[in-house]
Parts: sequence; structure tokens; C-alpha cells
Amino acid sequence: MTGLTRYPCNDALAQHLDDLPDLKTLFRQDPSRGERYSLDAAGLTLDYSKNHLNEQTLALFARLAEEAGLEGKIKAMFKGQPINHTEGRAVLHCALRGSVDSDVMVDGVKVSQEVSQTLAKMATFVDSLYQGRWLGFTGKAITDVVSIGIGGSFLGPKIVTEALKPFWQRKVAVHYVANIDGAALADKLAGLDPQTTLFITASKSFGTQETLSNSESARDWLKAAGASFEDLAKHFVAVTANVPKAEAFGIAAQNCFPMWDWVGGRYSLWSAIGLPIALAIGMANFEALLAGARDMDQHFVSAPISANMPALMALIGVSYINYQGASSHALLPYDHGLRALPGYVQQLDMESNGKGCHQDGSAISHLTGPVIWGAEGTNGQHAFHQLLHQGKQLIPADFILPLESHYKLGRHHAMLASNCFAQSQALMQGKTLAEAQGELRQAGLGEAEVAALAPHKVMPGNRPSNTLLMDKVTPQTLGALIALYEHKVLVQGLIWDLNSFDQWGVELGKVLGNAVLDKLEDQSQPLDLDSSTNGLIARFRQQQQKGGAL
Ligand SMILES: O=P(O)(O)OC[C@H]1O[C@](O)(CO)[C@@H](O)[C@@H]1O
Repeated sequence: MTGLTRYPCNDALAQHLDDLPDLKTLFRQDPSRGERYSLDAAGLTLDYSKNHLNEQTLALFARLAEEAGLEGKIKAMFKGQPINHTEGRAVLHCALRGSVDSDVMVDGVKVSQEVSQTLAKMATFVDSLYQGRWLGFTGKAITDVVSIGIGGSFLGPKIVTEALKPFWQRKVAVHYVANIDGAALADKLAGLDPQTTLFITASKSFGTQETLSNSESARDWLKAAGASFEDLAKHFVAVTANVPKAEAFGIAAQNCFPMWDWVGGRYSLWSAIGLPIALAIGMANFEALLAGARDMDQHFVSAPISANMPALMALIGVSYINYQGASSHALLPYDHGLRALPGYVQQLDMESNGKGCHQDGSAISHLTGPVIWGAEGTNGQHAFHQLLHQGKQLIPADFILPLESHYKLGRHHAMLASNCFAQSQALMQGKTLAEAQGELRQAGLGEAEVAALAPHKVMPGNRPSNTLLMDKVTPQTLGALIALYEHKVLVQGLIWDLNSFDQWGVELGKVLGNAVLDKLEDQSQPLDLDSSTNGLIARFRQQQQKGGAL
């Protein structure tokens, strides 16, 4: 634990965090703590009172934010400055939801104009499918849309579509395929009719192996069903920044929805990458999703640090990661529709802040992005919460709960909520040895048994968490929730002075993967890699030969 030694406030912050009493004491000292450390913004409520902080912590957080130049750097992003400097790109996903001045230009083009033109094109497309005007190669209306994409071209649309099931318009069915594993596409196609299925190839680069291979196999499936090359135009649209590559694939330029260099893949669900969302929930709901994110943007750029939801969540996280040794962070949505949220935030956070050097290329000497993981409650309680309660690592958690369910089913929602609230309470208060002993004595156990059993029932407590509430999961509140995490990740990246918007680490695996693929498919290629990789390739070749593939 080195702290953040580059900042003058480092020592004061480290000392202060060391001196803080435990959570139970903090609650005892201040009966209004729950209320004091709660905050409303953009339809969300954050209760951050079960964290290691007090007024002095907040003042130190504000100092840290100032010393890191947070305000100016956030403004630079919203103004369209090329803050993704390793790729020479602006970072303007907030423009997709109308949060950036309408006169911001990139490469001589007004960003706001491109955004509104794309939204109009999406609306026309959605309408033509809804009205049954978009016909397949045998003249039948499209009934199913399969979005083929991976990473940011998949995870965002997928979580939003899933979470907003109560808002589905059910005019067309929306499906997703991401993995290169043939099982993903084969499974999906098995239930579909080629005459009435349309594919969206969602790839900013139009160069991602998984997406291109799945699109090619989908194209073969259509051809095998009798579609000619010209017919493919009726069954494929693309969302891409690389129209020439899409055209070479056989997708007409007019069937391409734009993407831009100024939108990172993991920030792209608000763009035409969100087309499958719009098809599932309708354009009006898609606009409401954008509006929810816009509300959070407005809160983020205007609220002071001590009342700024994304900034507070980021700074609280930094205090655990850099001063208390936390290296992971759990996301626990108590909502079945939000079950894919941990996976979505995983890419958002880990691809953004899983970095090892500062903006100027110097090595970072402290922890950066945490491992993001989690699962829906209450399932997680019966799987990994044991470690949260009694394990030896500090794992801060976010509990997320809609106060009202779309599914009125007996007492289910009250029981769900009670579990959510009780978990954070248990993590905070724990159970002392004396309490455990008392319970065992009361249950009639003798002193020897009490002594043997009590240590196993001790829970250290003092384990921090946030609780995020919303009235209901709606396009608006979900938009705000996702934007909240985007900005949290941004603030942490700025504090750590790293570039949150590139992902060079992913590239090495891609390059090596292609070299290995050549060797897997071509027996004549020498096995001249390390002995482990050579052995694995040889084993694969053997099995393929047995199966007749080589
Ligand atoms: O949209 P594309 O260009 O196919 O990229 C898909 C994903 O691949 C990555 O570049 C790396 O995994 C992600 O950042 C991106 O979201």
C-alpha cells in the first residue's frame, strides 16, 4: 500500500483513514449518519453511510479531487478535447445523450448534428421493422433480429435489453450472439427462420474476429436457405465506423449506421450500437434511456464533489484500493433484470482502468482498477457472500435495488429488499465473540462447546458498502445508473492519472491468437513457440485429426 504519493494531501488522507473509528462506532456517534450520507441524483439514491468516512474524509476527498485537477479534466472531456491521447481521440459518448455543447466539432463536423441524424435514421429503421415494411428475400416481414457483436458492441445493449424487459414492444424479437464458439450462433439460428431474420453486424472496427466470423456464418446460413448475394442486403445492416469494410462484406452503405472514433466501444450503447435496444423497447424508450443518462451527466458536471454521486463513489473506491488494500469490488444487483450488470461494469471498469502507466508513460506504483465481479441477489448470498462476511480480504460492495418491482408476486419483493438491506447491515455490524458466546449459551450449550464454536461464528464486520436505490427500473433510471458507473470509472482514472480510454492490453492476445490459429489449421507450420503452447497446439491437432477436421 503506497497511497497516492504524488498528491500533497496523501499523508493527511492516509493518516486520517488510519485513525477513523470502525463503522459501528461511526453509527453510534452520529444517529443521523444514514441520512447525512445519503444523496439523490437523476432518480437514484445513494446511501454511502456504510463506508469508512466522516466530514473530514469528505473534505480530504475534495482536496484530492482538486489536487488531481478533476474539474478541468472533466470539462476537457465534455468540450471534446482529445483526452484519449494514445489514440489521438476525443471522448464524447456524453454527446450521444445531448450533454455536450451543440457547437462541439470533431474533424470539422458538428457532433450534435451527426448524433441527431443517426437517431433519425434509427427511428426510421425501427419503424420500418415495426410496420412490417422491411421484407426478407422471400417477401416476408422480419420477425427476428440478431445483433452480432462482442465487448462493448454487445455487453451494453444486452444488459439494457434484458433489464428493460417490461418495456419490450414485442414487434420483433431481439437476440444477441457474441462468442466465436460456434455453439452460440448455432444455438440461436436453430430456432430462427432465415426468411424472416435480420442480422445487425455491430462492430466499430469491422475487424473483430468473433463478429466477422459469426457474420460470415450467418451469411452462409442465409445463402444455404436460398438467398442470393443481392438478397443479403435485405438481411444485414451494420453499425460501424468502417463502412468500406462493411461494404466489402456485402452490406450496402445505406444499411450502415455510423459509429465514430470519439465513442469508445465500452461507452457505445447510447449510439447506433444501441439499435437492438431501440428495436426491443421502441424509440421513445430509447430516448428516455438517453435522457436518464443526460440527467446524470448534468448532476456530474454541476454538483460539488461532496454531493457528487459518481465522484463520491470513485473517491470512496480509491480510499479502499489505494489506502486499505482492496483489489476487488463486488456489484450486487437485487433485481433479476440487472443480473448482467456486473459483467457490463466489468468491461467498463477493467478495460478502462486496468492500466499500469500514467498519462506520461511513467510506471504506476499503486493499484489501479479493481477486479469487478458480482451476481444478482439473493443468488450470490448462497454462493460467495460467506467470503464477504468472514473472508480475509476487504471487498467493498455496491448493493443495487429498485424499490418497486414490475412483477407483482406475493411477498417476493419485500423479501428481496429485506435480504438486500440485511446483507449490508450484517457486513457493517458483524458479530463479536461475546455476542456469539452469548447466543450459544442461550441455546443451552455448555462452556466447552461455547468456547469451541464461538470463534467460528464471529464476523469482523466493519465491511463497507454502498446501497443504490431507484423507484423502479425504467429506461430513465437505468440510463442514469449506467452513466453513474461511466463517470465513476472516469474519475478514478483521472485520480490515477491514466488513460481510461484505450485498451492496448487486449491487442497482444489478438495478434498472438492469429499466429496460433495459423498453426492450428495448418499442420505444415512449425511448432516453434514455447514448449507449453507447442504442446497444446499438438494436442489440438491430434484430436482434430481423429475427428477428421485436419
Ligand atoms: O466494436 P468492435 O470494433 O468489434 O470491438 C469490440 C470490442 O473489442 C475491444 O476493442 C477489445 O476487446 C473492445 O474495446 C470493444 O468493445
